[in-house]
Amino acid sequence: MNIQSRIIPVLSAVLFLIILIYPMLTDSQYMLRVFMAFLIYGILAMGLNVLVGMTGLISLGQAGVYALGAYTVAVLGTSFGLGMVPSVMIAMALAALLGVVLAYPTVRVTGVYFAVLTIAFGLIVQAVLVEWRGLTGGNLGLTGIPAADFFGLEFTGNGFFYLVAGFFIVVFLFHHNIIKSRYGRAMLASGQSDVATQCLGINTTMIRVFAFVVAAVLATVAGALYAYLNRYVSPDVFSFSESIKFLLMVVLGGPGTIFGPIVGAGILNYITEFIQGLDVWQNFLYGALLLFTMFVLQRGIVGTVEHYGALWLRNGQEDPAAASRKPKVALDEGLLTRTGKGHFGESLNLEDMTVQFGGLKAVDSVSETIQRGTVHALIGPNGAGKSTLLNLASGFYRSTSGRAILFGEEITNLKSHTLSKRGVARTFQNTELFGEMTALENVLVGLHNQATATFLETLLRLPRHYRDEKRFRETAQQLLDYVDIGAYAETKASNLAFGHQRRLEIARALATNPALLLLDEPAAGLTQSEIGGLVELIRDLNGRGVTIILVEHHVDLIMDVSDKVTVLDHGRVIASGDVETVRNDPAVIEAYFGQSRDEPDAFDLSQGEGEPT
Ligand SMILES: Nc1ncnc2c1ncn2[C@@H]1O[C@H](COP(=O)(O)OP(=O)(O)OP(=O)(O)O)[C@@H](O)[C@H]1O
Repeated sequence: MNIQSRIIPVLSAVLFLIILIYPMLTDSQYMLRVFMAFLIYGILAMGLNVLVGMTGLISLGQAGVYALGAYTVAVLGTSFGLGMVPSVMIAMALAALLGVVLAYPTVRVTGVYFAVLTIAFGLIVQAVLVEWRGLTGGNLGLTGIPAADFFGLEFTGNGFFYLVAGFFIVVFLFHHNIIKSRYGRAMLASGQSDVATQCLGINTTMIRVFAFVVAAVLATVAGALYAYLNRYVSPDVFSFSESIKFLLMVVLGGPGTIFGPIVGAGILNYITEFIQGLDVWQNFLYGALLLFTMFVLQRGIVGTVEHYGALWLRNGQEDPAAASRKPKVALDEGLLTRTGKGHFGESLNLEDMTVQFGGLKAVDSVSETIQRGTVHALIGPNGAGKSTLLNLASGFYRSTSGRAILFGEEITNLKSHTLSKRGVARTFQNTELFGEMTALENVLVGLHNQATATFLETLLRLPRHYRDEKRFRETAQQLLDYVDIGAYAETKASNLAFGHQRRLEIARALATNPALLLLDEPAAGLTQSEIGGLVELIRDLNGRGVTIILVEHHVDLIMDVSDKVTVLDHGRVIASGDVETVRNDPAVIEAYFGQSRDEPDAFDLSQGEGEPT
């Protein structure tokens, strides 16, 4: 148990205690209302944190969803006499539906485009609130919203306070249990490298839709509680600047942290109360705070405290470099169970595959068979189509024509997250690590699909969730030990040395229990001794039966480990066979030296070594 997981329960208990005794601490109805507003904002901010803090998608239209909750219960209460339970349930269902309909096409566009789309949504909602007078009361809004009730039993005074507090505590636990779970890790990973997350068998579109829906549903709950608190709703409360305020709660408090959105909601709630009536200055303050956070406090308040706290705690601990000189740990036999050990036959079969980009055939009618349990090198001059073939085999590119068969089953044009489940794993030419996550967490993301606990079991923290997590951590540590970077388990991936980053990518790929491992230039950027270590690692993996496709320029490495070499040139296979056959093949010599013997990045077959580019 690390220090963070010890502090969180203590702070949570203190927070719950403060909330529960708050009505006893003040006589002022006004202060009680302000505190309830804080709890309501907290609910919304925790939802937004799942979207913004975890997946990195910036929403600037959350006031629109907040309005949906408020107006749904207002309309259902005033026009149809519906009580709180059905009204809130209808509002949540509407938000979930809207979330899915809106999110599915939009979450594929990330970054600024997504933010612009959410701004548009918020503006449209506000326009509808003003213009659809018959339903919403237009600029005047809706008054006379009935009190919150539980099937006729009304919540007034402290009763309503404890209703809001109850919602807050349930949402807090939900928020915590999502963030501190494999789903939270998957969200965090998808925000840092979409392609790598997909390669680990995670459908990033679904993960983002899920985060969007969580944010929408919780904003709706907050909106509904706001309507019951105020008993009156009007469009000016759901303006664009309100959306900025909500976003600010998350980024100022600490995106992706447990307490960040609550701290942010508290600060913004009390500041807003403090400077009420100073309309222009309110927006000025939001803008200034946003700039301050972006430039000075990028991790937000809680994130910054956590960061420096972790640095301080790490001071004086064992030097990872010294620790890494511990003897290498053998990999548990039970970990790589889908390999070809003891099996023979074909692993991957490409039949007449072509990939065309406009007029360019990057892969041109390639037919090749990768035998089980072998290391199959793919070489060729720059631009020959090696990476394209790898992207094809791992589901990132679609073929223009041809078929791909994996272990006897057709996999043509399956997406990468599906291919991962079928046993295909890969590393990247330019490493695609989750830089802000630790080495251990990177590998844990790779274990995502090996969980036995269902979503509900994870949410309710049933025993199976804990068993999974314990097993995951042991396996992840073992994989890190296996690739010799076990001492760096708690180091942020972006802080690892380059050679260690390459090894971490391999450990993460192994976490998916692959049968076929695609290594895209694993030796690029490594020193000679690191390449020696890589040769050992590839041999060991191969000895365990993992089939490996290796795209490489380093001849030494290829010669040392390959059973078969396929040479590509201009997208076509020009030679295929064992190393000796290929190196003496006239077409290969022509491809490498025919164009220009001085080509600096030519694959130097005659020297038996050389590192291009
Ligand atoms: N997404 C793409 N869109 C358009 N053209 C592409 C795309 N991906 C690759 N290509 C082109 O396809 C050809 C093959 O590229 P590819 O990256 O597969 O070569 P490579 O053999 O891996 O080269 P290198 O050794 O330099 O990585 C190149 O001409 C490249 O410009």
